[in-house]
Amino acid sequence: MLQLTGIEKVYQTRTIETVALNHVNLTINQGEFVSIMGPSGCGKSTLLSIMGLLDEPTSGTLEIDGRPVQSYSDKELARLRNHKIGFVFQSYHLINDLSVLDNVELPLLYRSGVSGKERQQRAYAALEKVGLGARTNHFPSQLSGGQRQRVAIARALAGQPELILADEPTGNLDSVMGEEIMDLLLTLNREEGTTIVMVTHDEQQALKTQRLIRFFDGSQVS
Ligand SMILES: Nc1ncnc2c1ncn2[C@@H]1O[C@H](COP(=O)(O)OP(=O)(O)OP(=O)(O)O)[C@@H](O)[C@H]1O
Repeated sequence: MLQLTGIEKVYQTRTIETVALNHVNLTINQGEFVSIMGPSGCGKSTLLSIMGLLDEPTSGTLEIDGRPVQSYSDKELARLRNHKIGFVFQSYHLINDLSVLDNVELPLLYRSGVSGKERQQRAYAALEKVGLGARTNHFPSQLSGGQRQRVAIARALAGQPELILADEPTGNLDSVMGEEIMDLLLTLNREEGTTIVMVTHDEQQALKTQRLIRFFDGSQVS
């Protein structure tokens, strides 16, 4: 599904140059659940941003479904971002003024051809899937951290993505809630075949995934 070849990312500020990724070669296969671990600053988030088309590498090639990203038009890339990929972040990124249901519906507003009714149906279905069918009218501030992360996962699921990129999805949660979220991701991968790439600092969680990739100083070490 994703093939990274010789990916390099250099951040250049006025005074300092940081090599965040140093010639990374990596393949993510359809249906895999891969975790990425490594010390702070080793380039994990940068890698996820490049995989999710939120950032561009300084050099190297990213192929999605066998085609180099450069060969996609802007419209096709927007479609990939919006349809194929779902993001889950450590700090949930929910909108506090919107209900749980509205938060989950939000990304579908940017999709053409999805009616209001279908939007709502998909959002309800996604919230059912994460066990929050009874909380649709709550606001994020009325939920626990684990429940908020479930909403964020439902928001990603409503878009029916083939690939979920999760950046420390349990980083703000205690171990019990973290395990619940991990179980949810494992179930999604197993039952729906969703490909998942997850950055984590939790070795126990990483060991539950099919493949653990370790990074150090911008490079894959195992
Ligand atoms: N926008 C930016 N401008 C300059 N340097 C950056 C920028 N973003 C990241 N970096 C640098 O690139 C390196 C990799 O950062 P990145 O956030 O990918 O690491 P990480 O492994 O995800 O870290 P953490 O585990 O702390 O989240 C770090 O040295 C960081 O300071």
